[in-house]
Amino acid sequence: MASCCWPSGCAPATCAIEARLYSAAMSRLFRDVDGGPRCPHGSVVCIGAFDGLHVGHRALVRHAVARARALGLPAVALSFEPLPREFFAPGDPPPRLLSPRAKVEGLLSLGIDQVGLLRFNSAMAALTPEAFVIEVLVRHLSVREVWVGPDFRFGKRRGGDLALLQSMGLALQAEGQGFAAGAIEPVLLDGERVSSTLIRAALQAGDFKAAARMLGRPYAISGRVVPGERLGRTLGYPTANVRLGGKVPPLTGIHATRVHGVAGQPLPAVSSLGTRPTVDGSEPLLEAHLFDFDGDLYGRRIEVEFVARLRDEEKFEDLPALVAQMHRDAIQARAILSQDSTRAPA
Ligand SMILES: Cc1cc2nc3c(=O)[nH]c(=O)nc-3n(C[C@H](O)[C@H](O)[C@H](O)COP(=O)(O)O)c2cc1C
Ligand SMILES: Nc1ncnc2c1ncn2[C@@H]1O[C@H](COP(=O)(O)OP(=O)(O)O)[C@@H](O)[C@H]1O
Repeated sequence: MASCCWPSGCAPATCAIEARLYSAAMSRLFRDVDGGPRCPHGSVVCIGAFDGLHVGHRALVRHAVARARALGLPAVALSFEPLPREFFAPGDPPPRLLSPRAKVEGLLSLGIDQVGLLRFNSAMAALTPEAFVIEVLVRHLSVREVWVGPDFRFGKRRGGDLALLQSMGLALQAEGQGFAAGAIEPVLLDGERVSSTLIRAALQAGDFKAAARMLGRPYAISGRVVPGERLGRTLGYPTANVRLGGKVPPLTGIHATRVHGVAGQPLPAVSSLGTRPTVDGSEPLLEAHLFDFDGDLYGRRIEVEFVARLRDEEKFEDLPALVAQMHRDAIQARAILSQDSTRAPA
């Protein structure tokens, strides 16, 4: 139910992220709070970085969606792009689990009606918690309920918390702008609180089963296939290349993978995620060589699901040494994938 929200808030191609997201998210994405109220008749809002959209994030989002349905109001998810941690450490950005596009698509698939991917810039960083509540939650979204995760902090120097949301919601009742605020319980797995940090550690360790349990789905990277050096085909290993859009991946190395989006069923592949030191590469790139496949993938959106880690990326002395190792990787990946046919439910 997105009916009460202004559909004109997101024009295509006003920035790179909108342009990429527009076809998927249409008018259900907004990047700032200019231009009048988006939800003049009220909304239920959840807020978070949502990197990974793991089972804890999903519990929060599903709760907000259920509350919105019960109240007959649109469900709005608020997040930031870049993430605050990326804004504050531009030279050393933390690894990302999800691209902005995957985050928006994931939120919409959970039933969210409107996604606010607010630009985190110096103005946003300087906004006091009180101003954030008034400008974003009250004026723009006419919030009736706001839901956050455990230990949620927001606003300048992370000065705002659940208690502040609750007291402001109460104080604003006199002006007819009151709202309720609550936090969900932390989601635990094996007694540990699920977090993006734990998931990154599992991925770096090659523990894809643990990562999938925490994510609620297998770890995957999706993107459009772009042309590369056209060297792969001459080596006998053509690879579908996916760029990471400047985001730092949470893992590198050579992996057994399954590629979705090419055929009706996922196709087995061996994939490399790294900078390709042997051919003097520098930009991190995901490359998937699909087994027993011959076709043109340029321009296609694929999703590469990680199944097992094979090894670190290496700098080889020459191309024959690299190809010999790719051959061993391919044999190992085929063997692993032929034994592992599971894909956890999304
Ligand atoms: C299974 C596999 C393993 C790879 N391992 C390495 C590696 O250890 N070091 C490296 O520099 N590049 C590695 N690569 C990347 C290759 O250098 C790259 O695929 C090749 O240069 C072709 O690039 P192109 O797709 O731009 O034509 C690997 C690629 C694959 C598919
Ligand atoms: N088995 C395969 N796995 C991956 N890509 C393949 C395969 N067969 C053909 N292709 C096509 O070849 C392209 C990769 O060839 P490659 O020589 O590595 O060029 P590039 O450097 O442009 O990636 C892919 O983008 C896809 O269109």
